Amino acid sequence: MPEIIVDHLTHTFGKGTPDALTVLDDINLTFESGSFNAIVGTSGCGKSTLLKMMAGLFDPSDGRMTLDGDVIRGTDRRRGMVFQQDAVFPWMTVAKNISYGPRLRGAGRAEQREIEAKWTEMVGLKGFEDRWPRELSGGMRKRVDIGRVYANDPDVLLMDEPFGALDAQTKERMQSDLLAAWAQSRKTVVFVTHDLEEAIFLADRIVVMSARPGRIRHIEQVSLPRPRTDEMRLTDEFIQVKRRLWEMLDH
Ligand SMILES: Nc1ncnc2c1ncn2[C@@H]1O[C@H](COP(=O)(O)OP(=O)(O)OP(=O)(O)O)[C@@H](O)[C@H]1O
Repeated sequence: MPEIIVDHLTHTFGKGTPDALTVLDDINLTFESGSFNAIVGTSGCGKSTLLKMMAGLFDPSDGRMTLDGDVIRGTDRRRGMVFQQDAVFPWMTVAKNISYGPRLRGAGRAEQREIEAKWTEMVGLKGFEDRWPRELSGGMRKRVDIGRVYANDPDVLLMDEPFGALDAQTKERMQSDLLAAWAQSRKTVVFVTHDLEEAIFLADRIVVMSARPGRIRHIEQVSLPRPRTDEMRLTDEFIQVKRRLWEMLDH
């Protein structure tokens, strides 16, 4: 099963140079298969760096990460990443954006159609299959991004503040829709955000990082039942968790 283990990971940008900057220091974590994990921490504590290394965009200077026991090295379709900025191709329709990965892998037309139909529906874009990205709102483009990553059927979904640029209402809707899609697929998710409410609403487990160099300060188990509903955001339990986490962050 797709379990990620981060084992004594330390990362120094420019290691061995006068400008060396250690951003992550001895990180040890296990992300269990099928779990929804969030990473929070103040700006610059190394959240994105950790996630990018999980994606295989670059290697840690010390320590290692494994997915099901295999050392993570380089990008791989088992690990899909969604960034804050849109990564949609403006010259492809919604459907073609979504089936881009399978098409690259040589999927036949029938399989592409099936994947397009499934994922446009799952991400709430049914009826928009033939639209161009320029005709979509920011939230809809984000849905295309997520659909495209899901269409590759990764084991692990790595999300770096994917909803950071959206307005509050759209963000809440996107969070609920993401949970609905996740409930069906149960992929292992690692979701980076600086928004505590977002982390609590989405995750089973929240990793709180301290800054400079980034270390694990605390791991919070979120016991809110699933499916999560918007009303839960107003419960005492939710607010207590938010206060506890807020007090832990470096302000
Ligand atoms: N390629 C790089 N070369 C040198 N330093 C880098 C590089 N990428 C990031 N850094 C530095 O590493 C530190 C951590 O950056 P990172 O983007 O991982 O933080 P973050 O916690 O995701 O922050 P934010 O919430 O603001 O996105 C910062 O001080 C940043 O300037």
